[in-house]
Amino acid sequence: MRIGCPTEIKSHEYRVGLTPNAVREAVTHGHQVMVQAGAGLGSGFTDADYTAAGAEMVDSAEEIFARSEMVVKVKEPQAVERAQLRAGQVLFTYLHLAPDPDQTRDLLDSGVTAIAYETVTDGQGGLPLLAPMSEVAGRLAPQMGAWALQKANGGRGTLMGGVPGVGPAEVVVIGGGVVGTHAARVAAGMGADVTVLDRALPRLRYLDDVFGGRFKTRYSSGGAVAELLETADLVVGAVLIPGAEAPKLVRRADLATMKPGAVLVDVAIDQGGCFETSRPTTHDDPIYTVDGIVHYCVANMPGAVARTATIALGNATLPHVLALADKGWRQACEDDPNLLAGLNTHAGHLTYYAVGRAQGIDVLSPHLALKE
Ligand SMILES: NC(=O)C1=CN([C@@H]2O[C@H](COP(=O)(O)OP(=O)(O)OC[C@H]3O[C@@H](n4cnc5c(N)ncnc54)[C@H](O)[C@@H]3O)[C@@H](O)[C@H]2O)C=CC1
Ligand SMILES: CC(=O)C(=O)O
Ligand SMILES: [Mg+2]
Repeated sequence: MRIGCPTEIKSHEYRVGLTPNAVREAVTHGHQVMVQAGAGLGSGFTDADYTAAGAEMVDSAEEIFARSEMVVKVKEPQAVERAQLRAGQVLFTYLHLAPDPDQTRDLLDSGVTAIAYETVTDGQGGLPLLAPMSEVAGRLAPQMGAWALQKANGGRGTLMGGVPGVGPAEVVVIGGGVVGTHAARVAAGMGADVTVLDRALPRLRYLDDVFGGRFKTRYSSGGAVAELLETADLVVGAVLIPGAEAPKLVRRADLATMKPGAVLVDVAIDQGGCFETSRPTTHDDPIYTVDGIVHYCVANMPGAVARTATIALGNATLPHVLALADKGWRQACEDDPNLLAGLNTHAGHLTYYAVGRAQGIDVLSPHLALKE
């Protein structure tokens, strides 16, 4: 198969869809791999690294999109990229379609077969291609929150760990999945007083068993969120209903109950955000203030630590890239229901129910799409 990997063009996105090691494996499997010149530089991989791995370096993204049977990326395709996708081509990348009707329409119009990293499943109810980036974003969230808490950034001027004689920051993490667990671990490591909320009692039991003593757990009711907001210095939004738009757990009116200069870090922003006042921001201009509360809502947080993130993502995507290339998308998805769970669009059909519900679009069952 001809596999192509263009340079990411989202603002300050330094990750790349294929590492040189991934290229080497694909080439060993008999595939032809094209990489856009310079695509790996932001992650510390030179063109020479890719050439040594067997890639053909290609000057333009246009040529990659035109010649590839499968395009492997990191972020959702931007408008200029979407215009180059076509029926019969496979796109393997993050999509986050539920809150993004423009992208959904363009992918459907193009006819492309789009498989979303974030909805590929594993046998244990996990999201193995989202998890590595959730680990990264989760660990970054307290770091960014601590920065936003500084006075010069509009924050309250609270130090995460406090000092002897002055108490630590209160950190509330809503959602105790992968992002939430990693955020809580790092915030606790910085010395903050951390509470994690989740709606899944088994998850709270697990967190209590493993981390009891390092942070507290609470069942995520509206009342518990409201109570904790009043004293929070930093709130991390880390909820997910897979593939669906994030539920809004903090409303604008709630901001008035918070301490002026408190910070909201909405990691769930790529699924629309779990705070009503969240809107996507970029690494260029990451924060804004509403009613005295600082918001950090960068939708591609792992791009900030591209070297770590690219390698972590590549470790998770490689087996699927190889399966798609070796067998073709139909056979690969027929053989692996967890990969089929990643299918979001095919030949002009939407094939993911949570996106259909979010946008009021009819959905073709992914199993039927295999026959199209
Ligand atoms: N902004 C960024 O750069 C990045 C964003 N993300 C996003 O972070 C979000 C979280 O991802 P993961 O941690 O991997 O998901 P996950 O599935 O591991 O965890 C989500 C947790 O939210 C819980 N939850 C659902 N509804 C809730 C509610 N009402 N109250 C409290 N908890 C609730 C679930 O029970 C689950 O434990 C996703 O939207 C993901 O796309 C992930 C990586 C990077
Ligand atoms: C998960 C995601 O959207 C990211 O890593 O940017
Ligand atoms: Mg994102």
